[in-house]
Amino acid sequence: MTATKGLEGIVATTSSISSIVDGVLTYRGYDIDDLASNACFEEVAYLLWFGKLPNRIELDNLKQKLSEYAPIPDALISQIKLYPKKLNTMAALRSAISALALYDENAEDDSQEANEIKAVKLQAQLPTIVAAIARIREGNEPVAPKQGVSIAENFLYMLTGEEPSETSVKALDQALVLHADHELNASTFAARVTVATLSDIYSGVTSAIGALKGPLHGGANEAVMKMLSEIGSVEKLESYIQDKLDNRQKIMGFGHRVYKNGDPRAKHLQRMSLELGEQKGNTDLYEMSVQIEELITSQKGLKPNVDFYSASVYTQLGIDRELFTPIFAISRVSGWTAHILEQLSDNRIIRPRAEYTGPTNQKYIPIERR
Ligand SMILES: CC(=O)SCCNC(=O)CCNC(=O)[C@H](O)C(C)(C)COP(=O)(O)OP(=O)(O)OC[C@H]1O[C@@H](n2cnc3c(N)ncnc32)[C@H](O)[C@@H]1OP(=O)(O)O
Ligand SMILES: O=C([O-])CC(=O)C(=O)O
Repeated sequence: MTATKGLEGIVATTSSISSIVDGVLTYRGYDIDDLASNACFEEVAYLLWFGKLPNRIELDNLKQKLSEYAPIPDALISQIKLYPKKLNTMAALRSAISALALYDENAEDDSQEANEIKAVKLQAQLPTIVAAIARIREGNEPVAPKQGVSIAENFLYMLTGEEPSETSVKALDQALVLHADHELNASTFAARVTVATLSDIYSGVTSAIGALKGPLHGGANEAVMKMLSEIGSVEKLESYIQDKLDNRQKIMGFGHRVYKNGDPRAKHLQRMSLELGEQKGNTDLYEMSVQIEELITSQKGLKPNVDFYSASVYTQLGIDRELFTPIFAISRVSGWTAHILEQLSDNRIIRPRAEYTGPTNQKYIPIERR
């Protein structure tokens, strides 16, 4: 038995949800470029869950359900109020989603029908929970979700209590489309491993949130913004990056296990970053990001991944850095739950082997002789 570090190149399951072939990302066979230009996030969620684009009635029904399910239990809001004010928002989200299961009387119903409803509920409630965590940690009361608006609009509204601009809603909606699913990434794998034991969907999503939190995965978008803030201005950029490279430190938002010639989502986020900067009359963050990209690409041959330009996009939408990875989760919960449903539709426990590298032929020594 020989281990492959990080399971690189190992094909661990079949899936008909999303694919990456020759650098092209598709959801259910639709190119991400096509979806990013034309589809709204709710259509994409439907596509991931049910395998086809919804017609008008199906989309309206889904939107209605998402609105209906968006409020969260008062008891959960009371719990979130007990969290320390200084918290990691992904840790808070992980705890809150785990707790959400306690208030769902169907949490342990493992029928496909119940799980499909729970997928839609999780999609509806996760943004409400993130917005509640964000407001409560700042000492504010949560804002109740609005009925009849998109997830992107509702989330921005719940963060501030004010109507977001059309431009902001469109930008966030596109970002949600771009982040919705990504084949067998680490958090999706974690979700599938968890439910493959026939544990429940909330446990699967809780595992996934834990995996997404790490800076080598979804947490990289926050790390990118931290880096941009530390750099501060274009003049300091080159020495900052050079110093990191000389010390063999990773530059967050670059590199990818699967894409070696660039992440197809990054160009959309780059364009959005420029457009939002131009609209605000300040393209500093965009210019800094482009210069970092030039340096890293020329010196290391690494290209930006989805997390790189999303940092400047979210900042220009007025969103705090600590909410970047939770926003990733708001989108990716669609993919996680689609994968959970797929895993359970033809389940086998996921249990690989380990190549043993420890000592052998040891003999027990009584404790007084050690
Ligand atoms: C949504 C997402 O999850 S997208 C990924 C988000 N994560 C990041 O942006 C974090 C930064 N990037 C990375 O850490 C990696 O590129 C990963 C985690 C994305 C992929 O990891 P792996 O496929 O295991 O690649 P690995 O880390 O082995 O990198 C291969 C080589 O490129 C280097 N490298 C990879 N990424 C970077 C980076 N961002 N900065 C500097 N060097 C890098 C590694 O040091 C390694 O060099 P070596 O062979 O000289 O040791
Ligand atoms: O696929 C991966 O390894 C990480 C990634 O880009 C994602 O989850 O969107």
